[in-house]
Amino acid sequence: MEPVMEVRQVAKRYPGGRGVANMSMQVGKAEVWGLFGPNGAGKTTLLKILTGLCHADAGSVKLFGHDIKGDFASAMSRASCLIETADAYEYMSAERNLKLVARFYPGLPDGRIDEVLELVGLARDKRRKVSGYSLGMKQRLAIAAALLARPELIILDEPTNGLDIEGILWLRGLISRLAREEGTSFLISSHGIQEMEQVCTHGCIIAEGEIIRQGTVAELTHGGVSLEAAYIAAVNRPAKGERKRHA
Ligand SMILES: Nc1ncnc2c1ncn2[C@@H]1O[C@H](COP(=O)(O)OP(=O)(O)OP(=O)(O)O)[C@@H](O)[C@H]1O
Repeated sequence: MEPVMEVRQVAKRYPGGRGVANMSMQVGKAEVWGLFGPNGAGKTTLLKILTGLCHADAGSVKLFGHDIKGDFASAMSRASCLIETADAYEYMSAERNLKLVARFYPGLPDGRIDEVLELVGLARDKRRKVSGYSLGMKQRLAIAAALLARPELIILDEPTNGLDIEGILWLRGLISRLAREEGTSFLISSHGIQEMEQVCTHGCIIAEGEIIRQGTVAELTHGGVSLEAAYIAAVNRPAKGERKRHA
């Protein structure tokens, strides 16, 4: 089966020398990938490259077999993303915000907006102005927008930001259910490795702009260690320069 997402040897260097290099990974149908790494590791940069928000200097990204550079519209047609901001028009209601988003997806069935508002727990507040929403409610609205067109791949950058414990449990349940019942694939960057451990099928650990470990959660936690312990062991390996000297 063709991978949902195929990343080959992606590299990006910002002025100043930071960025990402040698990044390769594949996401399959219904897989839930967690992207973990310390601050500044390169997670957001990778997610931006994958969604065309930033151009790679080298390498290739294919979504559903379509190259993100050569055929952006086809590549993104079955994907959605929530990266860095949970922006909505504050002076409009959640419902009106989603109606605006829906204009990008002709043919959405009637009732889909109400369905996603129900799914994210905002049905009762749908006519309230977003300016009166809490951070968690705004995050739920952003997730609703990402779900609207029933994407087969959903890319989320720090989706638990602003969510309380109940919200995190809800989000985990939603991700698991969409993966299991609708075959949706996810790529989710998170600092909360414990929060995501239960929901991820795969993990990718990034440090200093490189993927240092990746695989199924079973592979990463081999030997009975938690995903968090596997992460700490991976990121605390000797620094790049040290590794070279020891090699
Ligand atoms: N536009 C930019 N110009 C220059 N350097 C940048 C730019 N964007 C990011 N960087 C640098 O690239 C590196 C990777 O940043 P990135 O935002 O991808 O990390 P991250 O893993 O998402 O971090 P965090 O967990 O803190 O959000 C960092 O050192 C950052 O300072």
